[in-house]
Amino acid sequence: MRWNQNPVLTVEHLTMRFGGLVAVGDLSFNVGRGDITALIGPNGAGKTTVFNCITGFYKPTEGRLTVRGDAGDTFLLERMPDFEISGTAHVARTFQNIRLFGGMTLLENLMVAQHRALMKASVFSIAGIFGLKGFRSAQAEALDRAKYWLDRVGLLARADDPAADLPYGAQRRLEIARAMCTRPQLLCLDEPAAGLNPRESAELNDLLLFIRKEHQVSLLLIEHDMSVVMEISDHVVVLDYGKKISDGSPDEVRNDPKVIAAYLGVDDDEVEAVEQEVGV
Ligand SMILES: Nc1ncnc2c1ncn2[C@@H]1O[C@H](COP(=O)(O)OP(=O)(O)OP(=O)(O)O)[C@@H](O)[C@H]1O
Repeated sequence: MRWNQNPVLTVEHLTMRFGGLVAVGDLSFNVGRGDITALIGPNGAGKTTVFNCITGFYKPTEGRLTVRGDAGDTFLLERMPDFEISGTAHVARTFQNIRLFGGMTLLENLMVAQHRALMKASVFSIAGIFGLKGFRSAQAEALDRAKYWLDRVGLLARADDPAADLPYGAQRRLEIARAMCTRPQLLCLDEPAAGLNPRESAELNDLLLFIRKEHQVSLLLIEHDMSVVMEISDHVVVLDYGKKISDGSPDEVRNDPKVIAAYLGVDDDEVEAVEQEVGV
């Protein structure tokens, strides 16, 4: 499969235990470079836990998470603190429950996201902030990037409004813009279509396809909305009870009896009968 040839992320034997509970057990999969990969599964299957391990919120109990850059540079995520995962390995994320700075303006939210790059340009010093040409040009660049992404997500006219004033769908787009301001090579989106109406959901699909095509960013998304998953994903990985039960193209996964069984909550050998019953 294409995603096994030059993956941007390789997950190998990932296990995450919480006391006696195995939230993710011996999970392996690849995220293809330039692909949109969806991680799906019933509630409690372990999807968010996988994200939390990739982005450094949790340290995995076992396993290896390798990100490979275009130039062949390699990062072992399980050994990195979370700020390096975003700043050095260039992995960004959004959250299931939106986490913006509600009291800050849209523009401020996007500038804060670039704080680390700006501090680097200041050589981490007051003198740098006030005196260095490098800092001033980095600041101008950060501002341009913030404006570009506000425009891309259709929110430039509201740049000076507090983020909390935005309707829900717009807050979700702002979160994506904020993540893009960190210039990720891999963008992880936790249920980006949750709570969106059909029009907003279609706009989201266009935005994600644009990000992939124009910015060469690979995307990994957790999504319950199957219309989003089937329409824009190149590759789907299915979890159930922390284990991988299917891995393939959207069509392969859609027709996999194990997946249908997991979603309908029946045993594999009962799938045919249930399918006939519900008319799938
Ligand atoms: N910090 C934690 N401490 C203890 N148990 C946890 C923790 N985080 C997750 N779990 C458990 O791990 C399992 C997987 O949870 P997770 O949130 O990863 O599933 P999910 O597939 O993202 O579910 P959903 O679709 O409902 O968001 C669940 O049984 C959950 O209760």
